[in-house]
Amino acid sequence: MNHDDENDFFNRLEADMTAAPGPDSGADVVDLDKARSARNESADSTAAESGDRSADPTAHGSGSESAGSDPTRSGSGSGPVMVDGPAPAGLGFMDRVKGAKRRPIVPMWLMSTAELKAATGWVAGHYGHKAGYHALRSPVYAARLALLSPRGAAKFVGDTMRWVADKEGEPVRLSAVRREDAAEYLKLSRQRDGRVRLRTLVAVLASIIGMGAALALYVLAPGWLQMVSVGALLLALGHLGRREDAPVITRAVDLPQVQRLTSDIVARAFAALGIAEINKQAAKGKPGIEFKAPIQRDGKGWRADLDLPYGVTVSDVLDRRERLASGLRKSLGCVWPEPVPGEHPGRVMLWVGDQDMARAPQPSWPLLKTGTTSLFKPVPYGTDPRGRLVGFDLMYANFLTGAMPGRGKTFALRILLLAAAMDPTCELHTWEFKGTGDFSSFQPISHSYGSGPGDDATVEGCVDAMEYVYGELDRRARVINGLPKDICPENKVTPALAAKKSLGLHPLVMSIDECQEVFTHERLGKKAAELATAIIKRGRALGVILLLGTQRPDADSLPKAISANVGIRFCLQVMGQPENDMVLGTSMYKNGIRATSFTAADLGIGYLVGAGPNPQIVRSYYIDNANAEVICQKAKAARAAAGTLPNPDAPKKEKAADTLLADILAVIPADEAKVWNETVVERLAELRPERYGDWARMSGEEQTAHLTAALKPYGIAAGQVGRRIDGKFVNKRGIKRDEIATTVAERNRNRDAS
Ligand SMILES: Nc1ncnc2c1ncn2[C@@H]1O[C@H](COP(=O)(O)OP(=O)(O)OP(=O)(O)O)[C@@H](O)[C@H]1O
Repeated sequence: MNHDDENDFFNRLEADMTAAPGPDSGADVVDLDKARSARNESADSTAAESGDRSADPTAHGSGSESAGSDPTRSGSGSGPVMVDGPAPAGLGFMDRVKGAKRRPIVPMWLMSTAELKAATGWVAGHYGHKAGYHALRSPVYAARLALLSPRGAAKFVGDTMRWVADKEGEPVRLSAVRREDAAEYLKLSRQRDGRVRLRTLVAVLASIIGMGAALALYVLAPGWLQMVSVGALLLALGHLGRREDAPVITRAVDLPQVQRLTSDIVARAFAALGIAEINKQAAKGKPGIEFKAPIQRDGKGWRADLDLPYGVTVSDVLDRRERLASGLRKSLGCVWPEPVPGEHPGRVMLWVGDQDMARAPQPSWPLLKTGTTSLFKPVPYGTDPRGRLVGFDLMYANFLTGAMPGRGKTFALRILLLAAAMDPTCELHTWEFKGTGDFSSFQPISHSYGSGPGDDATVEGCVDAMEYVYGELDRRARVINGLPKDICPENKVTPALAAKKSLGLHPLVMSIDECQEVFTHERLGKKAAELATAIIKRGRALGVILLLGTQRPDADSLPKAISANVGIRFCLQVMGQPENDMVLGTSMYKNGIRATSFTAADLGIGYLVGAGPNPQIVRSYYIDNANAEVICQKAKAARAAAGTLPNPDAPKKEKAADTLLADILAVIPADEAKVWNETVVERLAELRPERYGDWARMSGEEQTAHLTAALKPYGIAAGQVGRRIDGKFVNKRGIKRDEIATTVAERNRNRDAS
């Protein structure tokens, strides 16, 4: 019970007692004064005890003060129910030490060699530029100073005469005259006479020395020294004669004006958000927000960590980012409020950049310098609002980018494709369904390539390529399965395995821009979705990477199985919560990760999820078509040298999945309506041991699951098939021959039609 409650209780008790019947009523007479003083004396100890009592259930209701309407009491009248737990003892010292968040000893920018190098480069470049700028203009500066030297000489003579005549004391002497203070005036005049005598002597001596030195120089000094001396004198006089409003030296660089972010400015901006809770606090004269750390410089901006009032969340602020920017008097692209991972939803990290993120200069893509790379190394992808490099491992991952049209999806995909191109071992499959040839630079180095506005032929080509990639999954799985454990302990592609050309486990990247055109294709959409899902699910460990881009991230255009399984997601500006969550993942919008808060000016800027422990705002590196062309030419040369350049005349690779249905039909006689999966696999292995032999070595259950997965892209599902074995009825998963036959017939019909 707090102090106010207690007072209230005693007031009510007093009122009750006044109204209470006399001693005969049987009630105890309470001496209120005594009660009050006892209460005051024991206030502290009671508080402590109440905590203890509430912790001990047996102590509830034992007090005599059980009556009343305090909401913390039970209605039974048996005593107070303490709803506040015992005074928290808090974490022990060791717990606090263990849970303490350590701030880095060495600042982040010093720990990153790349950032340190970049910072040093910028500083060196800055001063180098200044030196060059002024060196080139130094003759102009000298001429200006020479022109100003007569003015300087006149100023020098005038200043010297004023000094000799003690002009600085004149106002005081005049003041004594005005006050008609004869004594003061006489004292000041005497002091002035003495000063003038001394200063005249100094001036005469200095002129004699000066003229002597000048004469000596004129007579004795070599010509160059005379020149230097006259030059120095002219420059010095010119400097003295310079005008305040016309500087001799012009500015070499215009440094951006950095407005300091203060707590007042931040508080003012939050108060202007129109959030009722903050306004309520402000009306009480309290700050609506609570700063959790000093506001400090962080990269090229300011960082403020703060708590919002109870019940207000970061999402409320994100919804009002524009108002916040207005309150801070900054452009929208400078203001980035973010939730703090691991903290409560009311903790905001507000980062206010000096410059608009979309307009701030971005360092060039680091891979431009290296020329080639390995996909097993992290790919530099972009920069965060603070200008720090953001990269991620593309290997063992898949990538999805989505946005409204024209926000930078193609550029976002291109960066990754370029990184893949720079790895000469990487096999590329490049497909684009805008039909504008955005990825045409990649055609010469791609094993399959297509560009078209969602037309049947291009979609079919893409699905064929997907089937080939799907077949690759099987082949690669077989290769990995057959490797000894000491060579492949993790059952996945490693750099060492990828380097063994004979195994064919090199990285394989398939990119599909505007993939909605494929997934919504009337005839092939379903199959494409099944294939993409399988590639995403199984490809990771097998060195197969799928990159998808879409401008229509909705349930029809982007099947749930795909959006739910992609590892790395990049969402540029989208219109609403469904698109946001479709690209970034369920509940992201609710958790304050909102790509809806970007504007049309935020080109290339989006939320990147899955690349690090927390979602982050990233601006992808900007590589236009012309630069991509240059990089692809180099990649082509590197591939030619490594012998990995795709041969356009080579016969089309066999689509491993293509013959599966025909093979199944071949091993199931027409009179056998239903067959168990494991039986089919055994027969397939007999038919084509080179292709299905590995399947046969699996356990019965694995065989069943494997065939089920292999048939899924064709829309064929396995069901329960019953058999009587030794008089007992056994149920196992199997397939219907009719279903296979119908699918094959339909496929052949479609092929003939197109
Ligand atoms: N990282 C970036 N930095 C600066 N500008 C960028 C960046 N990425 C893209 N842009 C600009 O955004 C514009 C649109 O980019 P892009 O063509 O990639 O959009 P898109 O989302 O693929 O469009 P569409 O949906 O029409 O295909 C480009 O003209 C480019 O100048």
